[in-house]
Amino acid sequence: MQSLVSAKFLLLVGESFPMRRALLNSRFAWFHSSVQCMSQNHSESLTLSSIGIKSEKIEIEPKIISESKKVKPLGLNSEVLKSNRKPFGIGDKKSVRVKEKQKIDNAPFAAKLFSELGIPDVLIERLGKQGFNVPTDVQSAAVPTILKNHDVIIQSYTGSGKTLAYLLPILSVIGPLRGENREGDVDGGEAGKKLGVEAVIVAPSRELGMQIVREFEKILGVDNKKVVQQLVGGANRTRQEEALKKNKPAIVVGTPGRIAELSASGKLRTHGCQYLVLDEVDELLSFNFREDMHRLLEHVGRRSGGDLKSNAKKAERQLIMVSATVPFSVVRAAKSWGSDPLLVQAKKIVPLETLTPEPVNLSPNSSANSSKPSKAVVESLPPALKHYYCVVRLQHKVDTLRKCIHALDAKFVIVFMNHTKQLKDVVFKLEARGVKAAELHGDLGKLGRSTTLQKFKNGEVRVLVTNELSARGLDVAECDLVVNLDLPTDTIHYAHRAGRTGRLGRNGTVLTICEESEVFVVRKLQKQLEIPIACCNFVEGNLVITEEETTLSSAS
Ligand SMILES: Nc1ncnc2c1ncn2[C@@H]1O[C@H](COP(=O)(O)OP(=O)(O)OP(=O)(O)O)[C@@H](O)[C@H]1O
Repeated sequence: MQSLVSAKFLLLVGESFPMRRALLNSRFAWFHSSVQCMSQNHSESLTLSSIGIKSEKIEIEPKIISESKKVKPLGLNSEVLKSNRKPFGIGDKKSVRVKEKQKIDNAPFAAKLFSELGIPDVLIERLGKQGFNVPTDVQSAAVPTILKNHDVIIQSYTGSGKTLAYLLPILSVIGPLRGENREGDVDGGEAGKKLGVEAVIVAPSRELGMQIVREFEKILGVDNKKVVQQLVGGANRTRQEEALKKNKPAIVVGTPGRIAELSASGKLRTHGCQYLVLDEVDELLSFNFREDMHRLLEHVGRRSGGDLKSNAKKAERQLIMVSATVPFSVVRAAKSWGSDPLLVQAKKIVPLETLTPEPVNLSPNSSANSSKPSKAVVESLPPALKHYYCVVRLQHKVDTLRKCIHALDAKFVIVFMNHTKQLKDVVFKLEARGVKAAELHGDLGKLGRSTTLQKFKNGEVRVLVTNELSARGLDVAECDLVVNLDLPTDTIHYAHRAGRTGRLGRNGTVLTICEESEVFVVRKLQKQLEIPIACCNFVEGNLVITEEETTLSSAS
């Protein structure tokens, strides 16, 4: 089933631009209808008091993402609600999340150390061993909020550490490293006691699923490897079923198709699950995954025999949605499937009711509203990135790519293309010019994909030529150059592709190589993303800026 999903995904990636646009426009169709249906039954509106926020004390940004860089963060003295975590033990029928008010001072936002975030000491030790000594801004905001049982959307730019932002609060509560003697521990605080699957983490690709598993394993250590299990498509399903039975993992991480398949067959029991995490949520809610996601949202953490739409039912699991790009469809989904969720960003926490729908116009090729910046993607890009474009004839694109690699002396390069068939040709041309390159796409199969990725990560391959498959979540810290050899379809795709470089505050360069007829698309991307993209050329081994984009208003 997962291969079917992947095939559908690749079909989308491999289609012509008009076809892709049509498909992308229908991405949220299923979810919209579902959300509308749910909202009719949930007319109770989200108010500040209903989520425990005193309205007179809070300063709330009225929008998801500010229109300019002059963002005023939410007041640090604001109150967000606190919940005393109650036990969620399997079979504990009274386990409903309780939310109480708590005054939060500057701590969640000004935390300088992991010890200020309320996670167990053992986790802090493990983080230290990995060289993680200081939490990122989004971790400082998200960890305490999730520990207080809120359903959340975590939005922060690519490479800002969103994975640990949900992993740490989960491991603080479940698994062998969880805090001992937590109030109401069903097993009397005996850390490590197995309770069945307690957290389901869903990611849109096998690579991302495997990467999340590795992030868990880094913190859990080799002794506790069996606490987390990978359930990705393309891998042997029978072996996964056997491992589930034998190891009884507390956490499963996988792709929607495989998790839904195992859940439907009864091999994976998720009704008593405490956490449902949707990583790259805007991609997961797309048309391609709609059936599998519907099953997961209906079943994970929802015990049978009750009104699925009641708030009490919703409250049985904690829903955590994550992405660098949060279109309003995700906000709508969170309101529908979550219980009074909050939008958590690096420096502010916003109740979803304060967010208003924005005109959806993510395609730079569209003429309607084309000058309006897309709030879904502004602030999704790491601030240290440098963006350039270079205008060449089609037949000179690969040569320009090679010149760029040499001019910047780039060591880890990811090249994005739209059509799988053409990847091989580019690899061939680069290799012929002495640049070690490899292709990565869904047709390769699981083993081929992980081998290629491994070679890229350990430096055997300098240039990874790939398609949209690698745009989401792929974390290769050293990646110093991203090249769009074909234009991305829209600002969201540009943001996720670009975000493969400049990870966690590092420097990074994004180059879009286009033809003259495509320059207007680059200019619209620049305007919508509110970033300068300078026109450049490569002369005698140097990158030369030929037209500096000083003001964004000059772009048309
Ligand atoms: N506090 C920290 N200190 C040092 N490194 C960290 C810290 N938090 C995360 N990292 C590392 O930073 C890298 C990027 O993290 P991660 O992949 O979670 O980012 P992300 O925000 O999810 O990115 P994307 O939106 O592209 O998926 C990872 O290699 C991770 O191990």
